[in-house]
Amino acid sequence: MSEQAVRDALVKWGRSLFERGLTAGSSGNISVKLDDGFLVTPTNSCLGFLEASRISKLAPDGKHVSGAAPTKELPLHFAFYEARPQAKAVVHLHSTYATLLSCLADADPNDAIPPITPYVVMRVGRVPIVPYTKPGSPEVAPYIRDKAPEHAAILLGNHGPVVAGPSLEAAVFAAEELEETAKLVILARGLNVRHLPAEAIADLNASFKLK
Ligand SMILES: O=C(O)[C@@H](O)C(=O)COP(=O)(O)O
Ligand SMILES: [Zn+2]
Repeated sequence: MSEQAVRDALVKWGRSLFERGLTAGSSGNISVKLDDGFLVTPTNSCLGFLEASRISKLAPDGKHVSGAAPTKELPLHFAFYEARPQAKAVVHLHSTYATLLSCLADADPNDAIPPITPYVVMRVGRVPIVPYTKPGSPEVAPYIRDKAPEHAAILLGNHGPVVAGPSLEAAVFAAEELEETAKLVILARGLNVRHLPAEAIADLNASFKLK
């Protein structure tokens, strides 16, 4: 994929996420790893109105090369790329239900999304919650480096979801599936929900494991 095609894809997916209410205002940020660096959404930009030519380009060491000033969440994105070499894109949103789950005092910090349907097992996997850190703070990095080798999706405590994928499209789809499942989990609170059996989960992981 050419750099221009990646820029166009960022504009397209940003608009799609925003128009469907998966992140609001200027919340959220997206990055994509290139052969010669990274493309990242500008800080304070609305994902619904990205401009391809203003998307920030960074060198492989994170130095700003061109475009508008990058998202303040570079420590978050780089911690994912560092700990998860197979990651080619990282998507952070403030989608409603996943963010609500990140704020619940009784959510399981090791496994916030129970395996209730096959698609969440296939696309998202187990989702830990890391402690709250100030948005943009490098203090988030050690928490992400600790979890990202084993987890493609993480909830930032009292903040929202962040998901890595082997492509921009895969990361977006996983972020969407995380949001849909978080919604089911919240709606099902107090109901007697059946989880998938361990054998079914093992079978799904063997058949469809995402990177
Ligand atoms: O919640 C925040 O402040 C950030 O994590 C965020 O979502 C938007 O920050 P920028 O990408 O720097 O606009
Ligand atoms: Zn945020």
